[in-house]
Amino acid sequence: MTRIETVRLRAVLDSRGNKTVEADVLTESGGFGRAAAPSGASTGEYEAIELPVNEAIAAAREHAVPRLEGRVYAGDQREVDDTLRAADGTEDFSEIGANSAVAISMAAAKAAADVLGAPLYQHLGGAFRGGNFPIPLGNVVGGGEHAQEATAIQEFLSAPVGAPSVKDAVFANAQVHGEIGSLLEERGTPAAKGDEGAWAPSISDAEAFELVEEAVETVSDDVGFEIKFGLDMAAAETFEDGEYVYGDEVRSTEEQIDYVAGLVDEYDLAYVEDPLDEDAYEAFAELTERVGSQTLICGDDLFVTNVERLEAGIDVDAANSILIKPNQIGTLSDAFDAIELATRNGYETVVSHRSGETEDATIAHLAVATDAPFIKTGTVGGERTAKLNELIRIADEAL
Ligand SMILES: O=C(O)[C@@H](CO)OP(=O)(O)O
Ligand SMILES: [Mg+2]
Repeated sequence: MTRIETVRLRAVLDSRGNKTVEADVLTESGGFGRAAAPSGASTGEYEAIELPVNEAIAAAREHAVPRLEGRVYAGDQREVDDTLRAADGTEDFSEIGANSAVAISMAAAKAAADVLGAPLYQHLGGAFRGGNFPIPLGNVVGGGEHAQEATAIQEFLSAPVGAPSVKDAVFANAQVHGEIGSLLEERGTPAAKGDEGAWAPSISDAEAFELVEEAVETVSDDVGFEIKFGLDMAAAETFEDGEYVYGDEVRSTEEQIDYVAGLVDEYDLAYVEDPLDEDAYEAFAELTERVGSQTLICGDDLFVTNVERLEAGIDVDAANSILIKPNQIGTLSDAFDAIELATRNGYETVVSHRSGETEDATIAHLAVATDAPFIKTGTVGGERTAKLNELIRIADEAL
């Protein structure tokens, strides 16, 4: 029923104005799925390879499309993804590009859901998926690789941990974003927005902590539930010759661990992503040992949604959560494997967008399908609200 008839690939724009791969998958029974690859700026060294878009499309047309059309069933996601891997023939999708692979993988899932007449989250999660909805972590102030002349820390994330519903959480994050805009205006601090729609003021990290703390407290008092905040420190981007360089601050590994542990205590942080370099398993483990009972220590560039890297982390208790980005590894099946391994080992999963995004809302469905406790997908901007509004719709429909 879901045999793939046609796979079409094209270049479309992402939110940074760069070209990205979009895939359409049509089945013989008339099912249709469309998906587009996102793109990172602070990419991890161990991520699957994103090829230049025209190259990725040409290579996928040559190697992958003929193996899929008329031969593979969109409803058999493993078969679709195994076929993509076989067509590519490398570990890191450097032949057809992880951008082509992930777009086809996600489009096939949507085409299968279409044939079944089920929403994507239900097709992916099945009848026995949990009934929970993820708490959205919303980027409200940021810099690093996502904005120039802004904070050294890449993302300050609003975390509405006490929200009674997805909708309340999504609206609270937008309110925190708005509150920060007002506070910046009062201070006379001009602020552009970074790639993910977060404010990108030219202030120090210390000032940003005060600003975000004030905003989450104000909004929390207003909405009547607890809102904490967290960070993506994207430390691999700042790690040079064994030291962490954040603006004027330079720290050794031990100093960075002390600094982060101090921030967790001082601001009661709900979440800290990539506080250390992408190869620093032992240092991660030391930090997790110190503050892992108070907060989530999450590996993004550390794990790159890769089961082997996650296994290495589990072995040394490097963290207690993992970021899940399907394009980091190339297929939905690989992302599911990472989620399953993480969950079995008590790691919290955080399904995530990339800084370069499209209107594609697959990650909202993936988070619900896998019962992920968190989703990181920005706060404002059309490519971010595409996911947030989809979450609201899913919650509406599923209840
Ligand atoms: O580091 C991150 O977690 C992501 C998304 O916020 O950024 P990028 O897509 O640039 O890697
Ligand atoms: Mg990150």
